[in-house]
Amino acid sequence: MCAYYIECRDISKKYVKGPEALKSISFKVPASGILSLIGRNGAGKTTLIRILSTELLPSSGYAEIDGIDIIGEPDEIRKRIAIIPQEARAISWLTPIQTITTFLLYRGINYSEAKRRSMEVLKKLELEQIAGKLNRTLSGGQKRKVLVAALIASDADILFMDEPTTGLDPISRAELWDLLAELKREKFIFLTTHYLEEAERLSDRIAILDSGELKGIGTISELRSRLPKKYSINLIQTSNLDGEIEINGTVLKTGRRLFIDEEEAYSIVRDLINKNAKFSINPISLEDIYYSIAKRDIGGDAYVQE
Ligand SMILES: Nc1ncnc2c1ncn2[C@@H]1O[C@H](COP(=O)(O)OP(=O)(O)OP(=O)(O)O)[C@@H](O)[C@H]1O
Repeated sequence: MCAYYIECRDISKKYVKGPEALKSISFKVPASGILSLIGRNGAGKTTLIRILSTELLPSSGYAEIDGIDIIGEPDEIRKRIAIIPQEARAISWLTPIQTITTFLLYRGINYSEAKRRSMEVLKKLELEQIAGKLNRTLSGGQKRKVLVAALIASDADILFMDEPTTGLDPISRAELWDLLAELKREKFIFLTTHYLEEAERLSDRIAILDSGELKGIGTISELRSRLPKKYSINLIQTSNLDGEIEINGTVLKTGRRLFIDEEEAYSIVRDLINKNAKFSINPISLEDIYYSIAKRDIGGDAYVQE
């Protein structure tokens, strides 16, 4: 069964010897599919995930999932959730099958059922050949998959994953994406990531945190609809050495994206072709949305034409 809504009302967190990591976070969205939390280092992502998974108390505010008060009834929600913290590592001297079985035993599942489920999930994920190897002999990607396998095998229907794909090579990451895409059909997954492409590809909804503030939350199209310009133009090459072109009073530089609307696109494209420039034009991506909503030109390669 999937949770219905996840809701936060004015969740704030001030660490005793630290900053105000979350500032009055409020949202209510369906708890289904994948909700990805994105934001810079220190934005407050881990703090929010720790609060929602009952590991940390907020300084103030209220949160619930599927009508269960997370702060007031932590034991109730704990039966429904499982988490892979950012620093989670598979215990080096256990094997994958022992790792998953132990995790299930901790969740109150009896030994024979835990063993059966562990073998079933390893088979499903085509990890049978590593089932009996020591975790310390596995690759980073295999170790991460073992942790995800434990969540899959659990009875939890609300999964929290803090940066599940960090440090994985592109192929392992893509394999994990496939796993998560399958998993989200049955469970609600709340994850944090620094990979905007990952968030865009996998997520049903995305939340953008910046310096402890929630800057936006919704589907990609809902976030996109908040921006006045729907396309981005990327100047790849110009025929002049400066690497910039002036079009209708706006200077376009190579390697930087300019946000434009449909009307502007026609005249800009015509002028760029006339000036022998190479360029690409695309609907605005999550990266563009992120830079615009957070109002920061962090990477220095995107800017909004106001
Ligand atoms: N236990 C703690 N005590 C004091 N300050 C903390 C503690 N944990 C986090 N902070 C601070 O709270 C802020 C938010 O940290 P948090 O780990 O939630 O950010 P994050 O978005 O998950 O960052 P990252 O992307 O680097 O993992 C940071 O300024 C951090 O230094």
